[in-house]
Formats: sequence, structure tokens, C-alpha cells
Amino acid sequence: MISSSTAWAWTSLAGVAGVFWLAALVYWRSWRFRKLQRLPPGSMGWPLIGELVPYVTIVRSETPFRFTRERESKYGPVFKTSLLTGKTVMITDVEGVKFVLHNEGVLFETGYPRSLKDVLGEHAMLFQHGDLQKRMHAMLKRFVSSTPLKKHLTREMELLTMQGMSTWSRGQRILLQDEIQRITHDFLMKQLFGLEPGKLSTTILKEFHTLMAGIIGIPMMIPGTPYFKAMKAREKLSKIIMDMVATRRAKPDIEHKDILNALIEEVKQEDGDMEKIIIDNVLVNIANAENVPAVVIALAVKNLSETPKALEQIREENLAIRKGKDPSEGLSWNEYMSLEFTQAVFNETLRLANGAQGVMRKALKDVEYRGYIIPKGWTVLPYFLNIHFDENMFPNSAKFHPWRWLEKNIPPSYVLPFGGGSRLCPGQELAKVQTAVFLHHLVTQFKWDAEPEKVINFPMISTRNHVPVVLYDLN
Ligand code: HEM
Repeated sequence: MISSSTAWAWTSLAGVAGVFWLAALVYWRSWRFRKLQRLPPGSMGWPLIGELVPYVTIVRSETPFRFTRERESKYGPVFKTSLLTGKTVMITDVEGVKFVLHNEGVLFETGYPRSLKDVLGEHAMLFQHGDLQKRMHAMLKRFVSSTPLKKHLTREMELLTMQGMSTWSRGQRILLQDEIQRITHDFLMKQLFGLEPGKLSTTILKEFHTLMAGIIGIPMMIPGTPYFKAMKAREKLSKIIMDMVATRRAKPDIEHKDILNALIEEVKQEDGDMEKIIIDNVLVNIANAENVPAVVIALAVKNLSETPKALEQIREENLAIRKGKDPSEGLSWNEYMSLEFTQAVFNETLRLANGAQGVMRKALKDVEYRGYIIPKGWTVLPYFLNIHFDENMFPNSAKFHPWRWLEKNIPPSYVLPFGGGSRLCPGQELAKVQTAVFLHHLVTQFKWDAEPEKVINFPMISTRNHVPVVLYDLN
């Protein structure tokens, strides 16, 4: 039997616990209320789909910057929305974008969809933080930045470009974007695996397309879905990569000068995850390097076709450095880098193309910024489009005007096609070489008639008809 004093003690204890519980609840609710009160302004749109419909409609239009510009003028450069990315805060000005990019790993981490992480693999540098990301990133940067390699990369791209162009027949209609894709794929395979064009290279390309088709699917293994097919393509690609690694281990005396070799060397001391680190980081490189550079080069040709004065100037610049050279003679790294106007065409094309309209991050904790709270777990989109179309920095911003890059010094914080902070694209030098080499050979050998073309900004940057042209000899 329970004595009356014990019952009283229990009752008091329950009472005290109840009071604490109630106080905690009141505190939590008021804290949550205060937090909600301090969310950035903006609209979350409709249940489930949020503001996805207006976003996609506007981003696919000729004026893709309108979605964020309209909201920025209503709410300021930090506002909330929802775009299938869940609860999201968009940040659209230079200062805000810098804040997010430079707090990588401290306040924010990459927040790409789960399907992308599954398909490329969680050990890919894009999803890693800390030591592994730093090492993988530095490895790739070293690979493309060392001086002997730069010379070698220029020559490799040049040979593949000349080889690709030698198959073009004059007077025939070709889809330039597909032709460029073929050349840049061969270049990538050579840099990644030391692989020459052939059956294996074609198989990798086919599997890669299946892989990429699944990156924004629902991450469930349902046979027949793009995600399911992508995961199967991942298995096939993983086997191809590990077979190459095994062959190299069996013949250690053969020297390889490619990214796979740099990766193998980098992870030598790693424990059990070594295989996954190699596979995932090869796949993230293919994902970044296979499509976007080809589309950017195709867009540069489209822009030049629509701007005869720019075409004339880029041709003059490139013909000038060919003077006195044999047609088969290569150009040095320094000669490519001296092509100022060609570089301006590349910068201007990237500014307008916005292959990466922004990057995706997730808040690691409640982040206080400009008096607002970005709650832990929310998606954060540092958005580059508004900055690239800033009328003060880029007057008449929707117009292709490469001269603007020569007329004034544009601060790096306004030039974001390669992202920024610790994830600044490690492949940007490679993309520059590819573009400069391709444009050099195109404008010094050919003239062309181009059909009208439109840019597609969503879900991936591309062109509607893949830039159809009829080519003729320049002379
Ligand atoms: C015009 C072409 C290219 C554009 C516009 C571009 C753009 C970008 C952007 C915006 C990022 C940052 C992503 C983020 O912060 O979340 C990035 C990262 C990356 N890019 Fe590129 N890229 C290009 C070409 C390349 C090439 C040719 C390669 C490889 C050879 C490459 C490899 C990578 C890798 C591995 C990352 C992840 C870096 C990390 O997380 O540490 N990219 N790229």
C-alpha cells in the first residue's frame, strides 16, 4: 500500500514536471513564433508545388532573370520561396552570394537533390566537406593548372579539334553543338582516362546520358524509371572504371598522365572507401565536364553568328596569330591566353548563358543574416542570374556585347559562372582552353550560315536545335 506521504510526494513531483513541461512548451512555441516572425519575406506559393510553375515559365523565357528581379524589387535580395527544393531562401545580390559561398562548411553545405547524390555517389567532392573535398578539389586543379600540362592540354584539344573538323563537308548542314560535343567528349576521355576515341569511349557516353537523365528523378528503385536506369548506368560505369584501375595495378610500370592516375595516387593511403572515392570523383567530373562546356562553345558560335562585328573581330585576332605558321603547326598556351577578344567572347557567353543560374546549399544551423533567420535544414540558393544581368555593372545587360569585358574592369564578385569560395570550379581552365582552341580553328578555317536559334535555360542549359549551320571554306 502507498503511504499518504509517498502519494503526496509523487503528486508534487508530477505537478513540478507538468509546470516545467508547460513552461518548456510555451518557451518553444514563443521561440518558434519569434523565429517564424524573423523569416525572410516572400511567398511559399501553392502547397507541394510552391512557386515552381512561375519559376519554370519565366526561366524558360527570353528574360529568365524576371523571376528573381520581380521578387527582389518587392522583398529585397533575401526572400523565401519554394521550388520543389522544399523551404527555400533565395539570395540574389553580390554581398549575400559572397556570404553564402564563403561560409561553406561553417553555416552551409551543398544541398543538391538526393537523386543527384545517389547517382554520382556520396564520396564525390561536390557532396563532401573538409579534408576529402579539399584534396579532391586540389588534385583536379593541380592537374589542369601545372605549366607543362597546360601546354599538353592545348595541344591535345587542338589535335582532336582538327581531327573532328576534318570530317566536316563543305556546303552541308551540320548540328554544330553535336559536333562540338563529340570533340569535347573525346578530349574529356583523353584527360580522364587517356582513352582514344573508340568503342569504350562511345559506351561511356551512352551510359553517361542515361545517368544524367536520372539526376532529377524521384529517388526510388522502380524498374523503368529514369532514376532506376541511372542507377544501373552507374553500376556499369563503376565496373568500367574499376576494370581500368585493375589493369593499371597489374602493370604498374606503364606511366599514365591522366586524371584517373592523379586520383589513384591521391587515394593510395585511403582505407576501405578507396574504390568508391575513385568512382564517385570520376563520375562528378564527367557530370560537370561532359555537357556544359560543349553547350557554352555552341552558344559562343550562336552569339557570334548574330553579331557580325564581333565575328569579324575575333577572326582578325585569331588570323593575326596564325600569320607565318604552317596550318598543321600548333599554338602555344601563351598564344591562346593572349587572345583577349576571344576570352571576352567566352566571358560574355557565360554571363548570358548562366549554365549555373546559382548553386544549391543547405543551412547547417539557424543562420542569422541581415536581421532574418534562415532556419536549419532550409535550402539556400545563392543566385547568380540577377548579378550577371545587373544593369549598373552590365548596361543593356540582355545584349551580347563582348567589348564590355575590355572596356571596364569587372570585379570578380560579379563574375560567377564558375561559382565561388572553396568550390570554385576546378575545371574552369580546361573549359577556357576548350573554347579558345575550338573558336580559333573554327574562325580561321570556316565561314558559315547559321539558322536562328533559341537558348533553353531549364532544366539544363542547351539550345533548341543544337545550332544548325552550313559551313564553307573561309578562303
Ligand atoms: C563552362 C564550363 C563549366 C561551368 C560553367 C562550370 C560551373 C561550375 C560551378 C558553378 C561549380 C560550383 C558548384 C557548387 O558550388 O555547388 C562547379 C564545380 C565543379 N566543376 Fe565545373 N564548370 C564547368 C566546367 C568544368 C569542367 C571542364 C570540369 C572538369 C574537368 C569541371 C569540374 C567541376 C567539379 C569537379 C566541381 C565540384 C567542385 C567541388 O565541389 O569542390 N567543371 N563547376
